[in-house]
Amino acid sequence: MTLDPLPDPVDRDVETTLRPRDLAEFVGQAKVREQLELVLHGALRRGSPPDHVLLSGPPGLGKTSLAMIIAAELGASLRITSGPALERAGDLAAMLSNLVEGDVLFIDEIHRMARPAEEMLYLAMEDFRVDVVVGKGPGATSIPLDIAPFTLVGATTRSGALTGPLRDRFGFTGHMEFYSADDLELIVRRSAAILAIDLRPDGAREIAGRSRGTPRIANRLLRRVRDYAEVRADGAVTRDVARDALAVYDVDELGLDRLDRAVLGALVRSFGGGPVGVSTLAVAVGEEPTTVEEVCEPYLVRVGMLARTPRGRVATAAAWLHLGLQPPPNAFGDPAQPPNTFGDPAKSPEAYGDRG
Ligand SMILES: Nc1ncnc2c1ncn2[C@@H]1O[C@H](COP(=O)(O)OP(=O)(O)OP(=O)(O)O)[C@@H](O)[C@H]1O
Ligand SMILES: [Mg+2]
Repeated sequence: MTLDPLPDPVDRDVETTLRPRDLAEFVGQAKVREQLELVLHGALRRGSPPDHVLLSGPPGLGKTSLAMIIAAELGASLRITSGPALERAGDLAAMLSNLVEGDVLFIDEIHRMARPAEEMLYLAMEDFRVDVVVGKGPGATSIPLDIAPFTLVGATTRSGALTGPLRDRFGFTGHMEFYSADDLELIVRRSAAILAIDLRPDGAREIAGRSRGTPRIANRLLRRVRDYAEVRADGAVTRDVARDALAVYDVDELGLDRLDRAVLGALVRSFGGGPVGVSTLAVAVGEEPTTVEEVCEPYLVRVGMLARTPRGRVATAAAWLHLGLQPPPNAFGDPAQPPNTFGDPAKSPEAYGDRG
């Protein structure tokens, strides 16, 4: 799927070449960058590993890139694992006991870690210690083992799914936001330079505007547009070439794809605009609830098309209009107001409540 913020195998290869390598190369996220800079430089001055860092935000916004940058800025080695890979506490114990002082341990999708591993992690994060259980049944004993002081970097697309005790053990949480079109423009220009693509300024602008605030999508659209430019045009990515190419891939002016429009369409046509529960909505479009919730909704909320209310999901007047339909008089949101694209988050429909 062109607009899926989750990586595909080709993305993984290209992403290695396109990843920013230090904080200075990392575009946007000014807030998180400033906060992290303080955390890292403070620790460097004191000569001790920094507090554990949690990075939270939708897929494709640069959490993995930031984790790598953290290790690079500290001059430390990075060990990478993920929540689903830590099924047994023993897997984590092996990982932890191999750490060298100052290492950065990156756990992606940390909210998907199994419970026993999570409990082991509490102790490791707090006291740099693990309890290794030897033997089985009544004869089992637990042997405390010291581990080297390290820094944990956790990444999650659902910080709400983290248990309180785990969340509390992070000294700093960076909340990643969707990127502005200006930032995405810088990102695709940088990528085009690396990939030797003839990207014109108006072409960069067009791609940035349709990348749903997500660098991974911006880089992917750039590659699709390049194909089109090479096959059907003279290779230069201009605004017109970008528009024609993205029309082929069903990416609309707001960056909504087939699934986004299916979600809005079901909400409006089958449920009269809502409110409706997320699982009902997911069934209506034939998708997993988590896909709808973590992939579609954050951006639909961001552009003011969908609101999460305590009673369920609601289509805003802007959503009706975007589908070319007349919003009913009682539609959520004021149709006179333009959709809240990259404005004040406090005024976005998100403020009306979270998961419902
Ligand atoms: N701030 C940025 N500046 C430049 N490029 C970026 C930035 N953030 C992300 N990218 C690009 O987007 C790609 C995806 O980023 P990354 O893999 O770090 O996202 P992620 O948040 O870890 O996603 P996921 O949740 O799916 O693991 C990177 O390879 C990089 O090319
Ligand atoms: Mg990642």
